[in-house]
This record gives sequence, structure tokens and C-alpha cells, in this order.
Amino acid sequence: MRILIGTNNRAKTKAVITISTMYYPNAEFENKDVPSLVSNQPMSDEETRKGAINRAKHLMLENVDADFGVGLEGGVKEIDGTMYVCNWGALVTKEGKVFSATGAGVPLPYEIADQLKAGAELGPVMDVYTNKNDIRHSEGAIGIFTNGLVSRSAMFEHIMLLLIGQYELSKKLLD
Ligand SMILES: O=P(O)(O)OP(=O)(O)OP(=O)(O)OC[C@H]1O[C@@H](n2cnc3c(O)ncnc32)[C@H](O)[C@@H]1O
Repeated sequence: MRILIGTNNRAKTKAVITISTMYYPNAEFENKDVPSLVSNQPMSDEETRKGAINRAKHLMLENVDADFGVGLEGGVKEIDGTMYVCNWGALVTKEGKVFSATGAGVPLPYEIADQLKAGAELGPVMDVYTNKNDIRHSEGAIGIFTNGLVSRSAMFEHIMLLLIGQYELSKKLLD
């Protein structure tokens, strides 16, 4: 099993490897920096989902050797005046089948939401807010606002389960 990962982000990579090796112990992985073709800070479920799918599709355009490619994308969305982090994943198979899944979201404080509405990106804003570096590679905003209970990689691990579950079901249905 050969799996391509459409990012160099450490939290996303950890999630892909952790869940994939549970199901495919001999899996080989390769990270590739692929374009999401959406804005640096996606501002809706639609845009964030599209970013994940674009990343996964791009991986499989370039490399037909792999069994599947995974794209993971983080963004935000606003509901009734509250901004939430939102997260999407996509798995594209070598046959070109596309599976998608969404993950957990938590509300962001208004002071952070206001900065994003003014054009800032969540990653750097979270680093200033927490006085830490590269939060997006570790616990992420979701880790900070759940008091460490759900890290960014744990959240993406759940998305990976949803993706691999759909992929395995589709293979079973073909048998
Ligand atoms: O290298 P890539 O794969 O692009 O990973 P990223 O974390 O930089 O980028 P995303 O496209 O997933 O997310 C868009 C922006 O939102 C930020 N972001 C999203 N979810 C986050 C989280 O949980 N914590 C901190 N920043 C987050 C992220 O750092 C980007 O600035």
C-alpha cells in the first residue's frame, strides 16, 4: 500500500500515518506539497471541502503509483454570528474515486473571528494568541479551545477513519 499525503503539516501527517498504519501495517508514505486552489484561509465548509478534494486529486494526477492520496484542509465557517474552525478531508483512489469527510469544529473567540474577517490567517493569529510557535503543526486551535482534550491530529485522525472506512467499504462492495 502506497499512500500520498498532500501536505507537510506535522499534525495532518501524523493523523494520516497513525490511522493508515492501523489498517495497512506495511504502508509507505510520501508527503507532497500540492496546491489547495482555495484561499490561504478558507472561510466556509464549501471552500474548505474543495481545498481538501483539490489537494487529493492533485496528488493522484501526478502519481499513478500510489493506491490513494489524502488531502486535509482546515478552515473556518460562521453560523449565527459564531465562527467555528471547520475541517475536511478527501481520499482519491488510483481509479479516480473521491471520498470526502468532515471533522469536528469548535467556536473561536470573537477577538479571533474579527481578525480573520479582517483578512488574517488562523495559524499566525493562534500563535500570537497563545504566545507559542507553529500551533497549527501541533495541538491546533481545536486543542487550545478544548483545554487539550482534542488535538488537531486527533481531530484529523477521526477524519482519516471516516475516509478509510468509506474506501474499504467500496472495495468490499466490488468483491
Ligand atoms: O501546510 P498546510 O497543509 O497548508 O497546513 P496549514 O495548517 O498551514 O493550512 P490549512 O489550509 O489546513 O489551514 C488554513 C489556515 O488556517 C489555519 N488553521 C486551520 N486550522 C487550524 C488550527 O486548528 N489551528 C491553527 N491554525 C489552523 C492554518 O494554519 C492556515 O493558516
